Amino acid sequence: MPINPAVAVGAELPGRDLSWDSTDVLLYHLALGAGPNELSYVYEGALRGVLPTFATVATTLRDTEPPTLTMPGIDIDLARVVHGRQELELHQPIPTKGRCAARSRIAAVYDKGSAAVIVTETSTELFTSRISIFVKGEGGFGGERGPTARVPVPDRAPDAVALSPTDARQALWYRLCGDRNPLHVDPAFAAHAGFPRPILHGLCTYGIVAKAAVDTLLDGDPDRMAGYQARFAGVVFPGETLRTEMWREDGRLVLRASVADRDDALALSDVSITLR
Ligand SMILES: CCCCCCC[C@@H](O)CC(=O)SCCNC(=O)CCNC(=O)[C@H](O)C(C)(C)COP(=O)(O)OP(=O)(O)OC[C@H]1O[C@@H](n2cnc3c(N)ncnc32)[C@H](O)[C@@H]1OP(=O)(O)O
Repeated sequence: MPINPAVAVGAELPGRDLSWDSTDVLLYHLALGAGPNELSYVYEGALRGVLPTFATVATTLRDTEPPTLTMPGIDIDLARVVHGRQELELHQPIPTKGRCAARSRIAAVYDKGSAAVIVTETSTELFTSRISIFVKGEGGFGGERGPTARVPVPDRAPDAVALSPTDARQALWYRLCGDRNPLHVDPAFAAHAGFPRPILHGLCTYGIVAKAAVDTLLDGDPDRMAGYQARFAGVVFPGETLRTEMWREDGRLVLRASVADRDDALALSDVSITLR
């Protein structure tokens, strides 16, 4: 069986020693589409901080091989998975240059009927990251269905809306931050996985939406983010424009992101950013 929850759940994954410097941070900001008029993202002399979603690439920065889903109790073809949800808890602002140790484990395996969801958790002194991988066709093993983390948007017009155009080359840049999944570059692999063409990394969309919130409602100060969760509700193709709607609530922002040039097809749902 490709997933054996009895072996998988709780299993420790190899630890990693992470290190990064301003080159990695600037490359990450560029990979989210930061441009020449945004010196606080692209110039070390003007940086106001590191977008905390950098945590999602800090663990894989130097990877040059595609990610694998071969872990204790799990052996799955990469073509069958998409990133389903992402959660970050930010214990401290991320420094421009840093070093820390990361420990990872398989936190849960859920049975969604037609699909399985595998949750891995990575902890460091700076952040905790939870990745949910959605595995098509691997449900039905009699496991727990797991929680449904819903974040409803308020029943009123958004307090702010931002448009973020992506570039046709966005995924080609983003993959250099350590996710070399061919799904994002190779048309043949994308077709094999059931997509008409390569799709954008979910974590690229996740970072773009965080940047939109920081720029629009947080005065450009990335260190105000204390936590961030989102569900990847639909695919984004490189070159499309994201529309991020934002609502202020007590101690947090609630967001929703859609593809403006594809009838506002939902891209990120159940999104919240908790604030310091
Ligand atoms: C370890 C390292 C590994 C690295 C892996 C590789 C990482 C990257 O390279 C890969 C990527 O970046 S992929 C790009 C980003 N992701 C996407 O584009 C996915 C977009 N979403 C979809 O296609 C569908 O929503 C889809 C397909 C996700 C779900 O749609 P449906 O099948 O229609 O599901 P639905 O009927 O709505 O729901 C069934 C049950 O599943 C739960 N669920 C739905 N979407 C979920 C999601 N995104 N994440 C987690 N759970 C999800 C539903 O809640 C439901 O369960 P329940 O009834 O218990 O609530």
